Amino acid sequence: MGSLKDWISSQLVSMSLVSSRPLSGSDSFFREEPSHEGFVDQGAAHSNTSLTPPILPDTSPSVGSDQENQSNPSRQHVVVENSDQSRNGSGKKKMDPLVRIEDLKVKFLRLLLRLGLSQNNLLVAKVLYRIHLATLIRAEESDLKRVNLRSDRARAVAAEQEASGLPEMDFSLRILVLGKTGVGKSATINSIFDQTKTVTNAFRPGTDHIREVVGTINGIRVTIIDTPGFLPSSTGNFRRNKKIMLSVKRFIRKCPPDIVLFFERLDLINASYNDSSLLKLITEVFGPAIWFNTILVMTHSSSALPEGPDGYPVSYESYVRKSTDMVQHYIHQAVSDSRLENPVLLVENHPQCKKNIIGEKILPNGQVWKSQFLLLCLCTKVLGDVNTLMKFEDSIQLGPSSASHMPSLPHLLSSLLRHRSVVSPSGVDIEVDESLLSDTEGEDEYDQLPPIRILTKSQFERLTKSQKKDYLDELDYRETLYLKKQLKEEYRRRMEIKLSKEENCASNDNSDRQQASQEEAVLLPDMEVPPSFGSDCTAHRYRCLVTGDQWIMRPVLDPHGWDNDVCFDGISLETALQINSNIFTSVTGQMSKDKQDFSIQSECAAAYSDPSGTTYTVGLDVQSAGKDTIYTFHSNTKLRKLWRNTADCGVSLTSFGNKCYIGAKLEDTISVGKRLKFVMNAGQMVGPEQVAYGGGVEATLRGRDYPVSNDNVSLTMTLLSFNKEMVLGGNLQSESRLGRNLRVSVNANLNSRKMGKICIKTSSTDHLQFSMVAAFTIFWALLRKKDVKSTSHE
Ligand SMILES: Nc1nc2c(ncn2[C@@H]2O[C@H](COP(=O)(O)OP(=O)(O)OP(=O)(O)O)[C@@H](O)[C@H]2O)c(=O)[nH]1
Ligand SMILES: [Mg+2]
Repeated sequence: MGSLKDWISSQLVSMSLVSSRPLSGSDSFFREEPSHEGFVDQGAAHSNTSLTPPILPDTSPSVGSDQENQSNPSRQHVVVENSDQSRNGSGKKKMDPLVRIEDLKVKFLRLLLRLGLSQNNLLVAKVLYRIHLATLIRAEESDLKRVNLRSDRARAVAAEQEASGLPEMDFSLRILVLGKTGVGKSATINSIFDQTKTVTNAFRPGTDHIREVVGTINGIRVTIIDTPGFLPSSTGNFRRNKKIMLSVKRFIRKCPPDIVLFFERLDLINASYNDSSLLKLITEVFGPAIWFNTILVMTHSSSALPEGPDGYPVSYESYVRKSTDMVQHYIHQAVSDSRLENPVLLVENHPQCKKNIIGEKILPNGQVWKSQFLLLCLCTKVLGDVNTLMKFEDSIQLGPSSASHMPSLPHLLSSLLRHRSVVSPSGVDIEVDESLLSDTEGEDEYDQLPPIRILTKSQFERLTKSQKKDYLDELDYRETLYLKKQLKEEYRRRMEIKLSKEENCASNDNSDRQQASQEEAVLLPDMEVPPSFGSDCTAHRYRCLVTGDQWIMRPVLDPHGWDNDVCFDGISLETALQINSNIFTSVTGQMSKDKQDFSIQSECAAAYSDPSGTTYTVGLDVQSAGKDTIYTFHSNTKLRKLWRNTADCGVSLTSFGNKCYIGAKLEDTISVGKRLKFVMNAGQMVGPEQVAYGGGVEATLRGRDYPVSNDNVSLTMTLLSFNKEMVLGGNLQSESRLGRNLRVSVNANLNSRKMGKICIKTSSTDHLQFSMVAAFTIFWALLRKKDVKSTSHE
């Protein structure tokens, strides 16, 4: 059962520091075994965990113009040399983990300085952020201030220590290479050391036994374990490949590597690429955890690019992305988990490879791949060390999620309280109708307006500034009145139809009008098109029209879906049906299906409104959650006691797995005038042996032009109690038009746990306003930078 804390965190989506990618894994690959002699293990426990740096969607594998790259999950055995320990020799002394993390961070920054790698790299920032995050998760409340202050000091300390060369740093890397024969494992090892350390062969398998290649790069001792290549996966080679893997596994048992490099040839990845069986065998032999600290290495990265559908070579970035995505996809299949994201290293070993002025090999995108290699290895290892220190063991395991998910009671309760089922025959919000009905003042205001002359563009240009403003204000005013009038007319028309139907003497005229209105074809908004959009592909070009029929069916775009070319893996469906004058039903749903997964989300509801104004609703919601399905049956009764007061009571029954959750709520809505509305509710959700209570009050003030414009401010207070914990929350939401071309919406919330978020959205069609927003953002960023600086000085 999810706790209240989880629920609160989930409410603050944008603050989801804890919602990063998998943090660790545990399996048989890396055991707690003595480290290699090359490492100085000063008493820190070896571990089998990993810490995955935050992988932001904007970072594509190695295709950035600079060396910014995505980072990776990593898992290493740990070398935690700590300066104090190495000096006083008390290697076994247990230190405060926060101090040790601090030392590790300083060491990481020192290594970057030593290797001449930029500290302002995105990847570095991500690693530092991850370290900070991990520290925050583990830090006690009293340590938080300390942690925040320290994070700014690390750079200065690193620079100081590196300048003086003290304390001495002992850092080494142990790397295992794996891949098919001929992909360039040995050639890459030679390129890394800049000398021929191992044999390569262009025509037959070059490496016939496992061997360690040791060397030094910029003062760092690097040991690479070269292995014989696997044979192309076919049943005939299965036994041989397994034999190689088992011998590698035996070899690394005593001294496990920090990093695994898995090789593929970039130029050989095409639509027919499929190495699933080999990847599955690797996973089976070494355990899924091997992938946690694996870097994908793509050799032959300067090969000629293939032609695209237009006859021109595809862009380097998209080619690399597509190829690496494909390999990653098969790794996901092998581990049955799509959360894993391995970093990618592009390599070119050809002697004629392009070089920069200082003789470093560069890729077509200008990247110096060797320094990228060092950076990736460094980050992978450091994150693994942090992971061990912070004891993130067993936090997450790769593989299909076997643990059954439990819905959280607070979550179920808050969604029950929020759920307001208004089923109306026309799909129009009943409240809008009411508000229109009550608005009789400005009845024919629009018709009484004096005529206005619409100016041409050149006439408008000739007006003075104040005249222009007056003219546009007048147009706005007229537009609002016109829209109000239209809404009212539409409402009246619907009422007429309803009345005539009720009297059961619908005239031909009326039914004709209704028929006509139903058959009017409406153009639906354009669909999102796949990134691989091609004008020749008919599936990418069609538009949707809704005609008289009641069903709206549309394909759903999933750019990350199984079918990269078509991208439509799902279908959405909507329908609303009026069975008789009092009963309405509606069904909306979305389904997607690919080779492995099937997911569905649907809501069906039926409403009966009796002539006294009371509405009874029943509904069934079906939603996929992983491999399970959640069924929620809900029923609602909306009593219309008085004109301005609506009472609502609802019950819900949720079934998930083999558990049932029963909820009930009471709600009362009071409207004061046309613009002010109060909603109060209270509810309870009962699960197996647990109960959650909650309730809230919401006040909404609408703008003068409601429902034509949607200006409003609403203030909500909620109280939730679960497991003897109580959370009070407040939410402010407002949407308004500031000036003619600028809309601003603000959403801010805060709860008694001092967690909250503020979100401001603006939209404008004016260039001036755009530049104002940009200027404001830059000003804000500068202000924040100043704040950070002053904090660090303190
Ligand atoms: N053009 C080009 N050729 C490469 C590249 N990497 C490797 N080669 C060539 O590919 C051939 C095979 O490379 P090896 O390093 O022996 O391959 P391997 O993966 O070690 O093969 P095994 O030892 O059999 O597992 C050699 O002739 C290399 O020169 C590369 O990035 N670009
Ligand atoms: Mg080799």
